[in-house]
Amino acid sequence: MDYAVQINDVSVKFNLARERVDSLKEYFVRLLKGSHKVDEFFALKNVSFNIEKGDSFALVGSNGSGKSTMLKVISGIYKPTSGNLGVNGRIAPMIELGAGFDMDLTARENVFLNGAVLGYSRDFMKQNFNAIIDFAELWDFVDVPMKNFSSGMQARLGFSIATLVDPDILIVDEILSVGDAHFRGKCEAKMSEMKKKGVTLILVSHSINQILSVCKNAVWINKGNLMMVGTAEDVCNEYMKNKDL
Ligand SMILES: Nc1ncnc2c1ncn2[C@@H]1O[C@H](COP(=O)(O)OP(=O)(O)OP(=O)(O)O)[C@@H](O)[C@H]1O
Repeated sequence: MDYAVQINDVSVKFNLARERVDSLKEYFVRLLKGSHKVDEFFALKNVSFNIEKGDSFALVGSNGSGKSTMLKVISGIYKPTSGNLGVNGRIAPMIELGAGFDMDLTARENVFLNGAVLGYSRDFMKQNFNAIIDFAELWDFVDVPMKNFSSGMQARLGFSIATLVDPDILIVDEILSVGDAHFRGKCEAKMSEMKKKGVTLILVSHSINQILSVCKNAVWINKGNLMMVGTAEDVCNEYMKNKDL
């Protein structure tokens, strides 16, 4: 089997401060005295699954179940606390609104910044610039600082950049929920065009309808635990039956 992503026994632990520390000085004093208490929290616990090349794969689960954390592990933003993963191909992550943008910079500047972060040359981004702004329909705002953009406008730019740089693996996290109906339609058309070209698609969405129309397979994660892997239909059915877990 040819895999795009292999997740082997991955856990991610966060340390959560147990009490509020109001200043940096107090934080260091407590740290030196060893009195700064933290709770360990596992956002993912021993999760394993594979995503085949060319698959369209969804992550489902309720709020806080660990879906975005898993996308960040796959994109290399977080390192697993234990376990390991294999990623086969060039990834374009489209994660969390604005995560990759500098809000003080304009849309134009952010296209080049994002391109550089994704490892593309300035020339390559120049060649693709018009197509990116065309797809996002943002010509009227191209020289406006992104802090003045709505979440839908940010999502449009993020999606355009991630899809136009021609990735092998496209990661889409919830952006479709903030786009309007017109843009959502465009995104879904773009994703099916990319699927036809053999791009592996990994999607997080709270819309079961959208998952069923876009994805073949899925994984259900609940409170950091893997509950089920299978066809999108089977996994969504099981998730909907047990979503109050
Ligand atoms: N950097 C962090 N530090 C501490 N805890 C974190 C961090 N990132 C995520 N968490 C916690 O890990 C858990 C999983 O979060 P995650 O964002 O992966 O959930 P999610 O399934 O994507 O949720 P949603 O559907 O609400 O987007 C949550 O309880 C969250 O509070």
